[in-house]
Amino acid sequence: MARRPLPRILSNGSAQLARSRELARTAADSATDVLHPLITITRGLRRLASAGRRRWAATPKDRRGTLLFAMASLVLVVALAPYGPLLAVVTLMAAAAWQGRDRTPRAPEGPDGPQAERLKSLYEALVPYFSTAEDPEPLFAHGGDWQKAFSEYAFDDTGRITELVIRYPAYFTDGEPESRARIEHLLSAKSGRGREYHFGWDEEGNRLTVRVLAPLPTDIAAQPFVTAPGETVLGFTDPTRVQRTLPLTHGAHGEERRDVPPVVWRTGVRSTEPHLLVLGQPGSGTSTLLRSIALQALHHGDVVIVDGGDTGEYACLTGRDGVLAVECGLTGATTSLEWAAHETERRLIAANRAHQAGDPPPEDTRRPLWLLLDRPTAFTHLAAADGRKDPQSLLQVPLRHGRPANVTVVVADQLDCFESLAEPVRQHTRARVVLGAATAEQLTAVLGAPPHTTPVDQVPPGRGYARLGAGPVHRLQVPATPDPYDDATSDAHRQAVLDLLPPRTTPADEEPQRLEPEPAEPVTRPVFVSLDKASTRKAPAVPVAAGTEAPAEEGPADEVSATAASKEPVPAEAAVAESSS
Ligand SMILES: Nc1ncnc2c1ncn2[C@@H]1O[C@H](COP(=O)(O)OP(=O)(O)OP(=O)(O)O)[C@@H](O)[C@H]1O
Repeated sequence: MARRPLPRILSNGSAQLARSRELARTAADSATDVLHPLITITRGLRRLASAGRRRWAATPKDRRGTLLFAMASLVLVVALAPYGPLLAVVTLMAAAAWQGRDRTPRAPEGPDGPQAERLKSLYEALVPYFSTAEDPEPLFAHGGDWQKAFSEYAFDDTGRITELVIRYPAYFTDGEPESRARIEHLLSAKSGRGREYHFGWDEEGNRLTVRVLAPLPTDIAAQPFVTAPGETVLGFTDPTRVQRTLPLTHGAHGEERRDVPPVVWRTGVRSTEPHLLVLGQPGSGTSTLLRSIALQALHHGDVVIVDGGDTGEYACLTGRDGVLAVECGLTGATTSLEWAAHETERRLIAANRAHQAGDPPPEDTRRPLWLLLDRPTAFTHLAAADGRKDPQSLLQVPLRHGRPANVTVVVADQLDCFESLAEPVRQHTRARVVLGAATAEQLTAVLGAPPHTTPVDQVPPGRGYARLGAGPVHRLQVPATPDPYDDATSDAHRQAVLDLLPPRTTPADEEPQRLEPEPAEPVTRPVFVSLDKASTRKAPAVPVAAGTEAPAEEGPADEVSATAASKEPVPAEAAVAESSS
């Protein structure tokens, strides 16, 4: 059957639409210019008519007859006088043009007194940084002309600078981060602290643009985000660097709708940043971000949570469909992570066999598996004190080989524990988030690049910066996703989180095998038990600590199965070698 080509508007619709919009805008501008006198006269006639109406209404009824008679006489005289009608029309048009003129007061040219004073003091403060003794014609000199250096400026209602374009001499070392940082620090201090500034360095044109950034919205609560599978919303940012927006509800009760630019992190086999590291000061919202990620991950995948903080902040997820484990103890954490390492290897081997047989990857290797670790360094200290294996060491396989196996690792910890994180964690987490107050040095150390905005001292919880791989550093506000079991949580936020939780498939009191007191003996080999919820979707078996008896009602005891027992772990290196052969 012959195919008809798509109409042009559908094939290159967006370019054509943009062109049409541009044409329409130009035509409208030209028409406004041409019709400007007509518009002014019409506006004037309207004003004259309404003035006449007001006058008529204000005239007492007994005098209206006299007024009417005077007007009729005037009309008669004008009509009978030579050129009378013509002169009357010209006079009326002139009066209408005068009445219809644009009366909005013109903005004063240039800054007023205090504003000029502010700009001058800023100029003087910059002199030592932007001048040298050898410069014969310095752009910056004490007592010099600030207007030559500041080509554009804008102020807010309180008289503080909101935008400034600074020309600087070509010899200023704008390629050196230290030189930039000195200028940025000075400008943010002199222009008013407590606000966030964006600095745009145009190295080619020797221009620095300083802009005050509006605070990011803090009233966005957890909600279903419109994203594709494999996309996770970390939070929201400025519209300057992100083109895409998400339709969101916000406000105390989700009563308003708005499109907001998100920071979207892509995971899975094609991701270039398959694992995430979140760092922050205590109370900055790292657990909240993990909870937000877990709720999104549960749409398409399974989740294992390891909570070194042991504050019960993930209790709401226990027993939910897709949540394979919520571990708060060292033994449980170790067992789960051992299982996760074996599961990664199993997936790699299964996918490799399928590749070799020319089949698509098996279904049970494709469902995303998420390992979410909150404060794993707490377990590192415990394990060291107990002479046991550091659970972080078990992350090596999921981190190195997780991407093709659809295994994603998210680690959250405190900023000052950065050095205590295991080398593979620091090496393989190319997506990074820093929440809460942090110095420029800390941000650069974690993100690998300084943000283009000034960090502020006081930030709301969930505020920070995100960087995906080698991309730009984004400001970030995490959606409020509080612990619904926390008394301090507002009803609206509690309900928002509860609405996103998957149904309970395992009663909460059947879960504690993973939360039970730890056995005296360290676990060396995990035993796998298939829980109903895992087996129904052909998800991997869930680990139970060796030496811990599975409760009778937990699942078929005979499912502590030969298959599972026979799943002797294959080293990841072997699996990878096999897959590449
Ligand atoms: N994005 C956010 N919006 C609103 N409130 C938030 C946000 N993130 C965190 N909070 C609030 O801040 C408080 C601390 O959050 P959270 O427990 O997630 O921080 P944390 O970094 O994990 O702290 P800790 O290390 O002490 O557990 C909580 O009351 C939480 O509800």
